[in-house]
Amino acid sequence: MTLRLIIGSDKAGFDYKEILKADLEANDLVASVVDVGVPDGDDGRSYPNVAIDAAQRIAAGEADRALLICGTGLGVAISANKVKGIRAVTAHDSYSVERAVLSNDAQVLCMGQRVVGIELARRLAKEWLTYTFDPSSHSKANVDDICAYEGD
Ligand SMILES: O=C[C@H](O)[C@H](O)COP(=O)(O)O
Repeated sequence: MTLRLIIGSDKAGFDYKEILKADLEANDLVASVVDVGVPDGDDGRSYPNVAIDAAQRIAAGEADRALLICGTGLGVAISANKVKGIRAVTAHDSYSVERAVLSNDAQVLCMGQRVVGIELARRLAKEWLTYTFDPSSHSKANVDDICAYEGD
């Protein structure tokens, strides 16, 4: 399976976004990468603005997943989770990245440029691509309960 990805950041995550975007574009598991900004490290667009744009695109089916970067990875996750149907997580370790997909069927992975080293971030983003949620797993019922609360 190849993935259609969105990537985005505020200015605090811009440097990592550019590095991770290049990695993703070169990965055989990736069909496409759409960059929703910010376009440079001086751009003052807020992290909610970028994250909500990315999440709405996922919710609309324009892409499969999004990778969002801010200073901590927290603000973009909070913001993306405001969009109905979106499950966004902040994860800076391998196990959490795995479970974000396999347990939570999260479509959005968030990381913090001020929190995680770039080589670990690159490794985590690469690992993230290899996981696919199994709808026949026991975790489906848990995810369904989240969706039920949202009114799906
Ligand atoms: O969660 C928020 C991010 O870390 C953001 O990049 C920085 O936000 P702040 O400037 O409000 O601390």
